[in-house]
Amino acid sequence: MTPRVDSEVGQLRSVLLHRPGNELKRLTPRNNDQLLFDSIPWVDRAQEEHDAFAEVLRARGVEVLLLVDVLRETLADTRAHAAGVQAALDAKRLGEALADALRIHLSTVDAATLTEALMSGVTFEELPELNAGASLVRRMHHPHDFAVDPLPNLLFTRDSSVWIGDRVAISSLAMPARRRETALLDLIYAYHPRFRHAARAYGAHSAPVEGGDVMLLAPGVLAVGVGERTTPAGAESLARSVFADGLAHTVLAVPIAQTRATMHLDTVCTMVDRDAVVMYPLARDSLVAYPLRPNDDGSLRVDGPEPFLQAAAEAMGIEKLRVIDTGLDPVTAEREQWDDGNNTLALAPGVVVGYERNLETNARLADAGIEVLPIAGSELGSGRGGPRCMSCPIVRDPLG
Ligand SMILES: NC(=[NH2+])NCCC[C@H](N)C(=O)O
Repeated sequence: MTPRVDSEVGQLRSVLLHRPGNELKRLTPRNNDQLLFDSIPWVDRAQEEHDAFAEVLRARGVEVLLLVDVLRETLADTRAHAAGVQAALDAKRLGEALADALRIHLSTVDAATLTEALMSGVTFEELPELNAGASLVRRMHHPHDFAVDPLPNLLFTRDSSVWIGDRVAISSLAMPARRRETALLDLIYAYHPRFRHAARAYGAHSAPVEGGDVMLLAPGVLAVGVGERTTPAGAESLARSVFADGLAHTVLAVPIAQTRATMHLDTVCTMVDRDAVVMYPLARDSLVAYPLRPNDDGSLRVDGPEPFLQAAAEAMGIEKLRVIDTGLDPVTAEREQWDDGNNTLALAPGVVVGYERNLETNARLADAGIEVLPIAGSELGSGRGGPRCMSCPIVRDPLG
């Protein structure tokens, strides 16, 4: 199956997920805010919930790739292994001597051990006896401080890379807690046998764009949320890149409130059918879009702002984008938005996975003829992400 995704809702064939692992065990009440979790997840239960999520996808014929396997297979390549070691080291934190010693040590470990170190991090206490001589850094750090940071947000594979047509864009993630994810995805797409021939769109070293903000409304039409994570410069360079590669004719830049509850566009709106979105009611009338299109001479044309729904329908060439809003009562709507009610993953047109707890949202989707496959997410959701955030589609059938 050659990677290719040109819509949000075409039959899903292959997807990259991350089964949460020991990196979640690093979360404490002292570091959870900085690591972008709202509480301390019960890890075993989160894994059970995630296994059930993966099973729902497999039962619908979707191939599920797990990040831990893909990364381990990647690191079996010696060049990838060396680059992986490099990606673990922060010489500014460790000092040259300790960084060098850790480099020498990690160079000798096998791919599975390096995978674990890269995902779960390493505390000073866990550092093996390294031949670094006397280390002030080691003496002065608390044993529980991280020598290599853990990456609990790997769970949200949506954000770190995104397929647009037959190209992959590796995100440049905005928050310090997630920056190192970029390096891991970069390695996977450079060295994994399945992906190393994939063409790239946009660059990991450009201005921030996160996958949760990127929505393939229809072939050739992208919406890009601009807010807490994706910057105006990020949206602009993504647009230039997809125009240059002929992957899109219109990019809608959509400002979203810069708050925790709406960190990505997909927290307020996801597609559930080829012409329908589920949307937070407050966003329905307030979202606007700046349509970007290429001029004949290759320069960028910026229009708007216009109401989002109108701009989207026009770019998609349909009369109207149907909106299923998540409940009329503002308190319920706000609660279910927070619990990722708007963050559904489409497996096919009109078939979506959603968190079971969002009863009203799911009932409204069902009323509108959408099949909702409910999953438990009490623990998974503690990082503020739903089924769309937790999945990076790699192959979808074209919309016939
Ligand atoms: N596509 C999404 N909405 N992703 C949610 C990411 C949540 C994650 N804790 C973060 O703050 O980065």
